[in-house]
Amino acid sequence: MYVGAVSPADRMIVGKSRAVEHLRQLARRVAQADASIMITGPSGAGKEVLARAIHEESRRASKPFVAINCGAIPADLIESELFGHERGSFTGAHARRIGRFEEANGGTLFLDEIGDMRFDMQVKLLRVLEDRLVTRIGASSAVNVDIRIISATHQNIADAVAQSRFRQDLHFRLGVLPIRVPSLAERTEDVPLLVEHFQNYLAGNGRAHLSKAALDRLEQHEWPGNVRELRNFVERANVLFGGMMIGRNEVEELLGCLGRIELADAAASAARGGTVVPFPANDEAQARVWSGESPINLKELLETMELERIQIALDMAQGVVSEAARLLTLKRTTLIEKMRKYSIGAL
Ligand SMILES: Nc1ncnc2c1ncn2[C@@H]1O[C@H](COP(=O)(O)OP(=O)(O)OP(=O)(O)O)[C@@H](O)[C@H]1O
Repeated sequence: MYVGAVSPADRMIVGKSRAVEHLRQLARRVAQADASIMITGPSGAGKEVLARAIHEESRRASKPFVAINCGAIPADLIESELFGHERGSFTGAHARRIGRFEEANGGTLFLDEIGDMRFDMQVKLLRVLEDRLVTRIGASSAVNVDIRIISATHQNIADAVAQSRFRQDLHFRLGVLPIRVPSLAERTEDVPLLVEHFQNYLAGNGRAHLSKAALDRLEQHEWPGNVRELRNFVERANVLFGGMMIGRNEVEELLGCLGRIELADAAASAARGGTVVPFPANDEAQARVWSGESPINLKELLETMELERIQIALDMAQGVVSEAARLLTLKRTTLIEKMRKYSIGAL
C-alpha cells in the first residue's frame, strides 16, 4: 500500500537498529488484524508511539485512537470512565456520559499501564472483550462496540498473574499478539537519529549542535528513562546551549545535575578546556550584501565565515577531522591548524 512512500510506522517510529526496524515491520503486519495486542517494555521506551503507529497503519486510522492510563484514574471513577453512565445513575451523575469504549467505536482503545487495573474492573473488561457489548452505568441495555484493544505495561504481567494480582484469562485475551519494545540501552545506535528527530521537532530559538565526541558519550549512557529521557536531554541542551556546538564535557554536565553546569560562553569554555563554540555565526549578517555605505571589518567577517564553515563541516562529519577536511577541500593538517586558531581543538 505504501510502495515507494513513507508509511505511518516509518514516519512515527524513529531509529535504524534492527530492533526498531523489526518493530516497524511488526506494526505494519499486526495492523492488518483485529486481535488484541499487549505491548511490554520499560517506561519511556516508546510503547504508546508503537500503539499509535499500529492504529495509523490499520483500517481504523480514520477513526479515533483513545488512550487511557489505567494507573492514573482514581479507582472509583474508572468504571464510569470506561463504560460511561446514564443521567442520575449515581450521586454526581448530572448528565449522561459516553465512556471511552463507546468513544473509541470503530477505532482503537489504548489501555496504558494495564497492570494497574483494579481486579474487579478486569472481570468487566474481559466481558467486553468477549461480547463486544458495553452497558453504561445505570442503563438497561447494552451498546455494540467495534474496537481494537492495544494494552501496554512496564510490569511483568506473568508475575502479576502468579501473585493473583492479574487475571490469567484476561492476560490471554489481551496478549494474543504480545510485542516487546526494547530499552534504549539495548539499541544505542538509534541515539543519533533520535537526537536529530527531537532537534527538528523541538528546535525553538536555537538548537545545540552535538560534536562526534558528544554523540559518542550519549551512546554510552545507560538511559534509565529511555527515549523520554533522551527527548528531555535534547530540550535541556537547546535551552542551555542553543546556537552552540557542545562536546563531551557539556553532555556529561547535562546528563547530571544542572546545578553544576557552567553556562555556555565560547571564550569561558575554551579557557577551561571545554568544547563549546558558537554555532553557527550570525547568518543574517553574512547574507546581507554590503552596500559600501559604511566600513566593514573584512578580516573579522572572513574569519567568522571561515569558523562557521569549519563548524558545519565538523558537524556534518560528526567530528572526524579528515572527513571535515575533505568537505572543505583542505589538507587535514591545514584544518587542524585552523581549528587550533579558533579553539575547536577539543572536539
Ligand atoms: N522510536 C521513537 N521514535 C520517536 N519518538 C519516540 C520513539 N520512542 C519514544 N519516543 C518519544 O519518547 C517519549 C516517550 O514515549 P512513549 O510515551 O511512547 O513511551 P512509553 O513506553 O509508552 O512510556 P510509559 O511506559 O511511561 O507510558 C514520547 O515523547 C515519544 O514521542
